[in-house]
Amino acid sequence: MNFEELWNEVLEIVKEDTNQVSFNTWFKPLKIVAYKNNTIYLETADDFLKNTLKKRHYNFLKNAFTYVLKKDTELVFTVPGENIDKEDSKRTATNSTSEETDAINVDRKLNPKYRFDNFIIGNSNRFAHAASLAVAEAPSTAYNPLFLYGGVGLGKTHLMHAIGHYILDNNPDAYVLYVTSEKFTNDLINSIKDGKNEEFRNTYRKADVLLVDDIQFIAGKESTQEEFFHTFNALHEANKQIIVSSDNPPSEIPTLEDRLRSRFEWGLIADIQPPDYETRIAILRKKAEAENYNVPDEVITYIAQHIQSNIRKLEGALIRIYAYASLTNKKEVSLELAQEALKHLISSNKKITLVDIKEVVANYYNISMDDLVSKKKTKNIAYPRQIAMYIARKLTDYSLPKLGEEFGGRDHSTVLHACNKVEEDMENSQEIKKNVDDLISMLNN
Ligand SMILES: Nc1ncnc2c1ncn2[C@@H]1O[C@H](COP(=O)(O)OP(=O)(O)OP(=O)(O)O)[C@@H](O)[C@H]1O
Repeated sequence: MNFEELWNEVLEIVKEDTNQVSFNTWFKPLKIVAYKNNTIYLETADDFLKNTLKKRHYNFLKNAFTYVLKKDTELVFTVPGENIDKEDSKRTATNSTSEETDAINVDRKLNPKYRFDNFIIGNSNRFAHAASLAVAEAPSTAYNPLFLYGGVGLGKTHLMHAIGHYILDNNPDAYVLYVTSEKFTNDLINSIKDGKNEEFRNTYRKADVLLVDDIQFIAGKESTQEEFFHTFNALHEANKQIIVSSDNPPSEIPTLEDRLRSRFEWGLIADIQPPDYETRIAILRKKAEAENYNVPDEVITYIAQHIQSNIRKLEGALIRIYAYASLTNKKEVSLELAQEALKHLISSNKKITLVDIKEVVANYYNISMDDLVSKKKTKNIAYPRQIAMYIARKLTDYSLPKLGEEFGGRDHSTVLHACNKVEEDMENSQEIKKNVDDLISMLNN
């Protein structure tokens, strides 16, 4: 979905809840100019419109975006010519002292919402939290590297950013560099392409604290591992702190080079497990408080009972309920409303396996299970495969790489592409939406 399509979808929702005059005055002339770090930048003509939108329509528009994008989305209103980085630039972004650093255009921003003080501690993450705090209090002294691992959406990124904030709060001059391993890889590729290898090295090797998220994605990529290995050595020798996260411990990341594996094992390895019931309740309450939602206990309990192994989904459920209430003009959030808003997310307690999904999808499209997980690219096989990947992403907690592996040894980006495509198709075609809904309800019954 491009910006224009996204905006048109949001406008459709806005239209239903506004009169013609305000629609034409406030909303119709807006334009999406950027979308990054979960924030939509909407350009308006002048400061007056910008301030009024901010004061009077922020929540309404935010809810509409959140509903369409199916995730919590922030909004920033801008006027033409405004530097959109200004609003959300943090110290991390202004820390750069070298021009070379900027040439690589590293996204060093930390999410302001991910801090220690809003991280809920439970048995599942107590150790990882304590290890992270120890590193934040005494970088390069406590444990180096710190290796955090755990399943999808369990708080690894949150802890990494919390470490970054904590270090910066104590030492605003520290050069804290947070990147995903994909960003690291892309920077490396671009630097090779543009002959800027030296700049790449300057950028990464000048960090006082380097945080690399989802390191598992560099496994199997030879030159990236090579470069990361040298970056790691340079930083470690200079007594700089390195923190990495992954979905698995170093010993279980397939195709990770041994020399990297052993380096990751030099420091401290801390895992995060899925939260228990009490922790899920506490996280939901904290999130509700942060968003100013007044959530009845029975709704909190309902979500915590049904969504168990992914905190992102837990939070997403709460947000979805409120977006749904706002869009349907309901003032009170009741259990019935929550059930209605989450019916596609929670249909039953049944644990759905990948084999179930493959079987149901293959039967539905009248193809064999072997074909479904094969490398064949003909449309009658490739499309059901994309649908199966989408459903598996929705209904199970498998990571993207694991799903790629399960569907014919594909890359995680292929799975992500499939999920986005099916989601888009469902929005544009009633028929596809019905097919997918049918499949999901077959799996739930
Ligand atoms: N203990 C916690 N307390 C409060 N919020 C949490 C906690 N753990 C996770 N979250 C929230 O859950 C969401 C997902 O967490 P995060 O992005 O850190 O997960 P992740 O483990 O990095 O996932 P992925 O493997 O997909 O990268 C975030 O909004 C985060 O703030």
